[in-house]
Amino acid sequence: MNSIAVLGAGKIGESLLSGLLHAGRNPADLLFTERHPERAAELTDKYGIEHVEIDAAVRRADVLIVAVKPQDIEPLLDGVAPLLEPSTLVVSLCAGLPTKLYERRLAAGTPVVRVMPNTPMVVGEAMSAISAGSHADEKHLALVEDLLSSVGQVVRVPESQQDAVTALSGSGPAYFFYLVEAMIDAGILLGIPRATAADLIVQSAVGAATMLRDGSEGHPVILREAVTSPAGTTIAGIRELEKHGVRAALIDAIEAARDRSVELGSAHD
Ligand SMILES: NC(=O)C1=CN([C@@H]2O[C@H](COP(=O)(O)OP(=O)(O)OC[C@H]3O[C@@H](n4cnc5c(N)ncnc54)[C@H](O)[C@@H]3O)[C@@H](O)[C@H]2O)C=CC1
Ligand SMILES: O=C(O)[C@@H]1CCC=N1
Repeated sequence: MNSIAVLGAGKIGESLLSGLLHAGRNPADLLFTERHPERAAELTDKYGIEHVEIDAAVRRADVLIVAVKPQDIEPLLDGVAPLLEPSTLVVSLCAGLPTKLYERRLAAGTPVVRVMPNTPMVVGEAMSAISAGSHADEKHLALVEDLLSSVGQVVRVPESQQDAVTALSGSGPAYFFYLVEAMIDAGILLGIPRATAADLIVQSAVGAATMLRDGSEGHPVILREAVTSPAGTTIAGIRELEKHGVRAALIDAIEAARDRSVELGSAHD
């Protein structure tokens, strides 16, 4: 079993550690680094995973998973680069950062896999997209797939698509949460108590998502048409969505997120 160190235990780092434990991985095979000591103590108490300094993580782990903000990558690589053996696999979860950034900074030949996960990892429902850097081969991709499939679904994509993937599935959960928030507010406007409105909308979201994924007819247009009766309630609502340009707003939002991912990567050129 590979020993894995998560570098930076914030929201995504913790989601991954908790997902791996939930999937049955031995806490003794996991390590993490975290620059805030109170946060490190909290996670060790909660999960029984050892907190280490960066040099111990690099020395002891076969797989290093980078989960710091893209803006914090340079000081992290300053700590990793002098100690890293080129046999160690480096897995980056960072939005925007290309594998070539790591390859430039780390020992020649270091395998790097770029991943875009998302927060549903915490309930075993992540969508992760993975891409190989120039020294990562099939065995490295298979190892990362095995690791991430314990916390959700995994697809392989060319690295050239990772900024778009980041905008779609990396940020995607936030857009669904935003829609749910707005729909609950609509319930409040219509006089439904907040808790009841939340139950109605959240279960509708779960049901709709399950139909999209598991139903015999998963195409969104067909599913939406089945809800939309002639001269009924749904079409009255859809007309308002079209009038307010909600479809165009979503397309623009996702394009802006893609552009920001590109910008985060090019800050390190
Ligand atoms: N939050 C999300 O939904 C997603 C985030 N990501 C990516 O995951 C990465 C982490 O994001 P979050 O977990 O949201 O951020 P976060 O801010 O919650 O976590 C980052 C953690 O790294 C720690 N840290 C920073 N520099 C460090 C260093 N040199 N050594 C040790 N610890 C250090 C921070 O103290 C913090 O706890 C980002 O690169 C982001 O692009 C990817 C997909 C989804
Ligand atoms: O907002 C962000 O930058 C990160 C990357 C994808 C989701 N959250």
